[in-house]
Amino acid sequence: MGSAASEFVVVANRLPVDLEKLPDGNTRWKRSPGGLVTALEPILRNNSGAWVGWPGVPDTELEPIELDGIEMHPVALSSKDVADYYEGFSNATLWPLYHDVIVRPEYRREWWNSYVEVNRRFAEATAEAAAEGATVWVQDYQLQLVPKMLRMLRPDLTIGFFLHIPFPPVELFMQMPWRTEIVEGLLGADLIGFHLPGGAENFLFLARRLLGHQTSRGNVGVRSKLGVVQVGFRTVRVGAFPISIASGELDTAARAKSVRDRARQIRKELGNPKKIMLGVDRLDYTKGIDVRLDALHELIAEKRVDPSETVMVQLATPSRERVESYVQMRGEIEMTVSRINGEYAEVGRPVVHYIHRPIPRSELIAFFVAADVMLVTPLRDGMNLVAKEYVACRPDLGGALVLSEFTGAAAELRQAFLCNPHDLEDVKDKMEAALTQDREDGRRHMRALRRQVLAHDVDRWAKAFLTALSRDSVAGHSLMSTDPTD
Ligand SMILES: O=P(O)(O)OC[C@H]1O[C@H](O[C@H]2O[C@H](CO)[C@@H](O)[C@H](O)[C@H]2O)[C@H](O)[C@@H](O)[C@@H]1O
Ligand SMILES: Cc1cn([C@@H]2O[C@H](COP(=O)(O)OP(=O)(O)O)[C@@H](O)[C@H]2O)c(=O)[nH]c1=O
Repeated sequence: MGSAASEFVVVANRLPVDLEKLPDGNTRWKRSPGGLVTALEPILRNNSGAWVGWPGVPDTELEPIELDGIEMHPVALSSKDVADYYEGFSNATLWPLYHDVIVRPEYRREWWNSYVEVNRRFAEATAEAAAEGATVWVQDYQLQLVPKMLRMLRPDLTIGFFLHIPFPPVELFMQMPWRTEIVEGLLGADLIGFHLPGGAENFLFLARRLLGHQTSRGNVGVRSKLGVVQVGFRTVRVGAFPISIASGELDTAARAKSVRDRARQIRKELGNPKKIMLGVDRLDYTKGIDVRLDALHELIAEKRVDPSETVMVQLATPSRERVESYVQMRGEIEMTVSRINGEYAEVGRPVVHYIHRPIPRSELIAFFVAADVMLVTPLRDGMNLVAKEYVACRPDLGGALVLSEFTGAAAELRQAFLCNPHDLEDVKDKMEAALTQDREDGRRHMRALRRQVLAHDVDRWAKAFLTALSRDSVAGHSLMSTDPTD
């Protein structure tokens, strides 16, 4: 064991901050992209602990450093690791496989070898950072082998794992050439968490069918009724813990005068349209940005939306820019934006305002406050925190949420305009309904959505998972015991 001694360690592919190398040779830290960081950063900031992760730039060795009360343990990745482990196996194999093969996953042995190698490096760095008997919480699909590797290095640790993306049905997962290794890797944890019961049930089925383990049968509950896998003498538990946001903080932020003023200014800058529609996403093919653009295009062509009264703003953070499927999708989206503007914009009045760079959170909140209709149309998404953030930012009970049924968030946000992103007519109908909703109906729906989001915040998510994990370590549960979180 190393000299460092943290009682609680989060392990994720990325640190919550990326190191940025400036042109003058200096460096600075900036917030990393994505919902995993949005969710976990406040938890670790409010409870002392360590975070093991990659600092976001290749070929950079850094010493542990404390930032904002979090002890950061950087794991170095070479340019080749980034190409093979991160862009390759994580984002061109696992990401599309776990998101319903929207694009075809590529199975390459050299990428797999790099995935194994880098997972080992993360396990070793974590073994160094964790105190005797510490709790370690491993995050997401990039690190599925870490639980088993870490258990072999440090059997004294309590190990939890949480998957932030969907866990696919067995028919898809069985494509994976290294399927046994991945399931065995995950089973190194004491508790494996998914957003939804469906993911947990898919995993239990695989553990039984693929590895022949004894498992519990029957449904898994939400934050209750965990499933169980018997791995030799060890009992691994499996549950559904839908992630959320710091909803109280966002609610307060959205009420601030400065934010409301900025929201009014945004509307003015957009030419004071009657309706503002908003999309906020990493530029990812899973997010269905093309779907909402196509729907808008057809609604205008069919004269169901008047482009002189309605604008759409699409904020798109750059993501995984060297992965071929992302390069291709970016080209297609930018072409569609140009086509819509080419056909329907007036000079100085685009119909679609498209921004391809990260937007700071304070500005994002003002956009949420300004938007009459929020468009969240992924073809598949583990959760989608943006949908919850929009709701939290509407204490005025204004606005409407169009939400894909294929997001984890749809399981909780039932009062949204739910749509099937594979059915363009349905998306168009729901967009039109959201644009023309009756004010009182809208307020009623938003009140119900807010009740859900404010009651189930990210602290509750972390507490539910970590409570189940700690009971796990002391109670020695078996196949007979399935309900620890009541
Ligand atoms: O690190 P990147 O490759 O730049 O990607 C950013 C993150 O994207 C994914 O986020 C997921 O987690 C969210 C929170 O649970 C969830 O709401 C969303 O549906 C997921 O897509 C990815 O899972 C993270 O590991 C990445 O850091
Ligand atoms: C575009 C944009 C987004 N954010 C923040 O990023 C996360 C996104 O989380 P979500 O679960 O919706 O999806 P992924 O994890 O990316 O798959 C959310 O907290 C956004 O507010 C941001 O800060 N800046 C941006 O420009």
